[in-house]
Amino acid sequence: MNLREFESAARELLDPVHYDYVAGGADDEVTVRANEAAFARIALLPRVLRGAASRESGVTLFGHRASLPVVLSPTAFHRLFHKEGEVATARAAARAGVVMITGMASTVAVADVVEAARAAAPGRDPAVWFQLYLQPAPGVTEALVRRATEAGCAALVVTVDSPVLGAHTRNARNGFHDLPDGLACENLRDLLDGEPGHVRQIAMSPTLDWDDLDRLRASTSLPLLLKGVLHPDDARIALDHGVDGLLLSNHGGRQLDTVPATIDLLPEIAAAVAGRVPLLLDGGVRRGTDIVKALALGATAVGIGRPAVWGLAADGENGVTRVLDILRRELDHTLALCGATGIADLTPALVRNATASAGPR
Ligand SMILES: Cc1cc2nc3c(=O)[nH]c(=O)nc-3n(C[C@H](O)[C@H](O)[C@H](O)COP(=O)(O)O)c2cc1C
Ligand SMILES: O=C(O)C(=O)c1ccccc1
Repeated sequence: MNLREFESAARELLDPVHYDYVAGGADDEVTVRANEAAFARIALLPRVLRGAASRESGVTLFGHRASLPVVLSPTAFHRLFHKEGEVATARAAARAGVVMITGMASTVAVADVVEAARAAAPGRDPAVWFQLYLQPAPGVTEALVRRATEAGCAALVVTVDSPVLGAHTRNARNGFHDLPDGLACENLRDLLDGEPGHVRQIAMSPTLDWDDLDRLRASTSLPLLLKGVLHPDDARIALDHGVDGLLLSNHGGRQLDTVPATIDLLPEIAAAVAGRVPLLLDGGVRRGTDIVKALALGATAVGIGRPAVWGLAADGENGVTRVLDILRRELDHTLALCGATGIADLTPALVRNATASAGPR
């Protein structure tokens, strides 16, 4: 089994409109394709006879020991894909010892997501991080952060690539703009008086600036990551504003189309960050070899978006578990083939730019 088979299973099982919502991206989906294609163009150059009997793939993120350098990137609306929604995803992540970034747009309230993770892995203190969009009305951001903090989230991930929502061609064609009856954005329910948890309560705002981030920074002692910084100058500015980590992401090609593949941007972002904070990357990670390439080029860990949704759609908690198991096995296998004793051995010396001979995957 590999992750592609979960993609096929999800396509067969999901309503085509919902499958398109997951698979799709902005405009011509150039960046959606670029993320995966860029990994394929990078070649691995292994070392030999290194005597590595077993391989360490755990990573420490903000004091939490994760079993894998893989986190679940935030994806909206899990109850569209499986009846248990984010509860199933949280259980799988917690049992695997993997960090889950749960979204502002989740269909299960953040307190119930954290509770499900804790109940699934008693005594292991699973880490759930909370993703949010800064809201133009500061009281709304504060209320949301309070909910996530009281729920027990271990970090905040602020998505900054969405001053407006990307133009999703497939959703427009399919007329998909809202959740079906019975599902709601539970984190937004009753956030202000009597709000029902409509998707449209999530405000995307082009007026936000670094002052808004400073207000959030001053209001919380939780580790704060920015998701969606693509320019190295912005990476440096983010660090000047007291950010604790970066998630290098182009939103899986769902925001500005034709931005570069994240793996192609990684070297210059890693140079800008210079090891001062953890640097995560998502977009197009589908194989253990992709994880190794990202870590070799300077990522602390990677995130997966769509693959976790495919697993969830295919078989709920069990499907997400199997997706993570596959990545764990592929990572270990790749480390062995590279002659690495663990992820600590991964450096840029392990990768070469492949020629055009890198075929389709
Ligand atoms: C169905 C779906 C919903 C998403 N929802 C969010 C979201 O609410 N907030 C966010 O910051 N990113 C969201 N993302 C982007 C992911 O966090 C992540 O950046 C992207 O999926 C990574 O690329 P990959 O799908 O190739 O792994 C979403 C992605 C998908 C596919
Ligand atoms: O679909 C997305 O990529 C996304 O980021 C989003 C944003 C707001 C509501 C739901 C999903």
